[in-house]
Amino acid sequence: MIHLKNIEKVYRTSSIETLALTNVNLHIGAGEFVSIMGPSGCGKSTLLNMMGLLDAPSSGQVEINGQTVTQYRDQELARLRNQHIGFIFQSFHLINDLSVLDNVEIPLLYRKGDETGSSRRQLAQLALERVGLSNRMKHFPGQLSGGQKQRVAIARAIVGRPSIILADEPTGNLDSGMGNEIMGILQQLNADGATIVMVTHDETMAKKTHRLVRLFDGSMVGDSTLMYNEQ
Ligand SMILES: Nc1ncnc2c1ncn2[C@@H]1O[C@H](COP(=O)(O)OP(=O)(O)OP(=O)(O)O)[C@@H](O)[C@H]1O
Repeated sequence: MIHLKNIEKVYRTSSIETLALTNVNLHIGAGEFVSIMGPSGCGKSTLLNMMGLLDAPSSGQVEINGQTVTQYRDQELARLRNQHIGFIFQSFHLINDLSVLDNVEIPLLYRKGDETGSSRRQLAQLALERVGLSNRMKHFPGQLSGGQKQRVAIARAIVGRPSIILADEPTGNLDSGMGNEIMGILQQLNADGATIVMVTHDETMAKKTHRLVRLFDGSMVGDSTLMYNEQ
């Protein structure tokens, strides 16, 4: 499903070179729920960005659903991203001037012509129902709690039915109650078949996933199956 082979990522500016990832080999199979942990600056977001085709490695190969994307042009990457991947971020990244329903519809607007306005609306409504927010469709992001905003962001991530969900500290801005609610939704999406990779600083949240990958200074230093994950 997601296959990273010998990934190295170097960020170069005129004066400094930062080795953000080195010798990363990681295979994530369909239906897994994986968390990525490690100290600040160790390369977690960089790794997630490689999986999400948002950034290219300096060397090595990225394979998504059997397609090696290393040579793909931006347009092909965007198409693949739109079809296969949903993103969730720590700070939600909602558009404040758009209603909840309009925010959730956004990824469908980038799909060429296969959905009408009313079917887009219907899919967005269904996605909001899945995250328990059908009673807030006409609200604007500013009228929602942090947990509700993150639920809207999850609805937006799943509206196009991607097989992969990438979440960068999805509970980082939430108190533990709301964080647990969000984890419950992610666990349900995983039980329904989505492959999920989540960056987190929170061991309690990581323990709710099936596998924990640890990074340190750009290298993978741990990869363990969590047998007794809490539901
Ligand atoms: N665009 C960039 N240009 C230069 N260096 C960068 C860039 N993005 C990230 N880095 C560097 O790469 C390293 C890894 O960054 P990354 O954001 O992946 O870490 P992280 O583990 O996600 O950190 P945090 O937990 O603080 O979010 C850091 O040393 C960072 O300074």
